[in-house]
Amino acid sequence: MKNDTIVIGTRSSKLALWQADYVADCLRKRYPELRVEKKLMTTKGDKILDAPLAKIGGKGLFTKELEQDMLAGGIDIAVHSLKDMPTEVPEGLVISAITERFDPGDAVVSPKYRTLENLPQGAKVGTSSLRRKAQLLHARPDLQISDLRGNVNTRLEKLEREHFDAIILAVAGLKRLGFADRITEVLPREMVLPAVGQGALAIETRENDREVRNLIAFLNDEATVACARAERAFLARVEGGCQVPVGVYAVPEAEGRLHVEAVIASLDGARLYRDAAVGSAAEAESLGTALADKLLAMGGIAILHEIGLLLDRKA
Ligand SMILES: NCc1[nH]cc(CCC(=O)O)c1CC(=O)O
Repeated sequence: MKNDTIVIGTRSSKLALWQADYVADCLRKRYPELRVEKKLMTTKGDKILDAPLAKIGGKGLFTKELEQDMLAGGIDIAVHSLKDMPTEVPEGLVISAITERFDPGDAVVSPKYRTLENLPQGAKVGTSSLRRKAQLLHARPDLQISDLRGNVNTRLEKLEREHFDAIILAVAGLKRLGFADRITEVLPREMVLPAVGQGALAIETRENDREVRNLIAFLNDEATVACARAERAFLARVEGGCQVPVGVYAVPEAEGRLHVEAVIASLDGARLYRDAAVGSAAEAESLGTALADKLLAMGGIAILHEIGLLLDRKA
């Protein structure tokens, strides 16, 4: 940090900017003397808009350029959606704070039919997330799921332009951008589990930057951190990323306990393994890892192998 100025690195999508501004506002309120600047950057994930995310692959699609600039001293902190962060953070960097999570779920936007149950046979549903696709197909094998890339605003435009009967987006992203009124249904958790960390923000810093780490410590929410630890341990075990249909959701319970639910599904949704576990939040990681091992043993391991082979063939 130079001249009492903290530089926040962010992608330039509307959602990313909202998130960076949210953190900037929190910092300004807390430290009226501090100067807060934003630096807008573009990542590989922002540049490749025509290919399905699952095919681009590669970890850190939305984070790498920011991380490189932070290591070079160009920015002091990077604000990300936690769900876009790979389970491994590069050498020299660290997630120093995770903000309180409000809306972990997935939403249906369907002005015509409103709910999943109301969708006619063979309805055209837009999402580019394998996690959403597999879980939706498990519940409704008749649906025609089509790819839907782009940022939140683009996807809402495509709903009409490309004649989708419904599209699926994260509740958090829609609410942050002021589109809460477009949500026609929040998908029940019994049907669709969210992505790792969905709804929470991660603030990444240099590992040795004590000054900045102390400045942002107040943004850290311990309950959300425990959930994130369980969810990210699950993901690390199944080597997920956005290429494998996995969902996981941890929620704090009374007396320092954590309830974790997770799912691994085949791409067509035909096979779906799902289970839950409860344990101490102090052992969040082992809770996530054990749940992953259980789902892998139930049949998840075969799914991971199939998908691995598929991706190898395409590469
Ligand atoms: N994949 C892009 C992305 N990254 C974070 C969010 C939503 C906000 C969040 O989960 O915190 C979204 C949009 C979406 O999935 O609909």
